[in-house]
Amino acid sequence: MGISLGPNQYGKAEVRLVTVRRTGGVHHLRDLTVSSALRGDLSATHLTGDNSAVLATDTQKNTMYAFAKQQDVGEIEDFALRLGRRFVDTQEKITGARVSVEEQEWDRITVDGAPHDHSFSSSGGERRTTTVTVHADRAWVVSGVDGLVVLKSTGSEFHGYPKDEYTTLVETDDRILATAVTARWRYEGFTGIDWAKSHREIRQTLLETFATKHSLSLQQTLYAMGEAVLRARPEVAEIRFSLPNKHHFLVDLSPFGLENHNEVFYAADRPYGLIEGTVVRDEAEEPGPAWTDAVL
Ligand SMILES: O=c1[nH]c(=O)c2[nH]c(=O)[nH]c2[nH]1
Repeated sequence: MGISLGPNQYGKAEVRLVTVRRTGGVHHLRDLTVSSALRGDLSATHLTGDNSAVLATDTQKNTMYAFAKQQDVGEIEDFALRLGRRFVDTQEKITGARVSVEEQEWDRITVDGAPHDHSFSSSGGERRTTTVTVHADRAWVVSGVDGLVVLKSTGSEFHGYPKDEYTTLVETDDRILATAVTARWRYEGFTGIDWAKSHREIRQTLLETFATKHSLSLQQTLYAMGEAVLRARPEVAEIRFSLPNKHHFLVDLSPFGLENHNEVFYAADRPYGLIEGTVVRDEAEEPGPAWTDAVL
């Protein structure tokens, strides 16, 4: 009975690559997910474990990050072609490379009508929500937003936290801060509220505060967003947040002789910090049963 190796390929899938380019104070963000798959004479590794033709998938990933630093990413087609050619041209046994790139688009957050220099939002999975609780004599309304994705490429620091024998996190005075805002706000005295307008303006307050508040922690940003909503919206008694800290780690390009001045990041999807909190107006009524079904 003859047995042989059929078609095969290998590569690194879904490399999360975020770049920030600066022109003056204006930041330009690119958010790519890159996958490679190489083909060629790879029978040796499958049959005997001889890896002499196997460009490690880790190297493929590093090449993506290094190329993103060395030259402007440009169009995703050009970036993919540069990578594909690199793998085929430098590896004798590799005869074909397939490189796929998905780009996540970001829009600039508008602050006072003008596009912000370094704060972005990403439409897509965002949802507007409401949960109402109705009793015979009154009702409660809790509305909100899910999946409002925002990112600022500067204006965020994190330091001053306790260091113990398990601490490896490096303090930073300039990092990417990104989250997907889940917010729920409870209305009070809500006769005559224009729900759509209220939602639109609360959303805008959340965006503007995220953009303009210089952040020393996501917790501080959470409170600032809640405070801004309560100050601007008398109809809101309380607002609750669940904010995943979508970590963007600086890629260490020093093994390749390259510096990384907050230009090339690895966007991790998990684990993530999860920052949750409530901001309440002091004189607000008791929420009663309002939150029972409004799980954050
Ligand atoms: O804004 C932050 N808050 C934290 O509590 C925290 N913890 C951490 O590791 N990074 C951060 N960032």
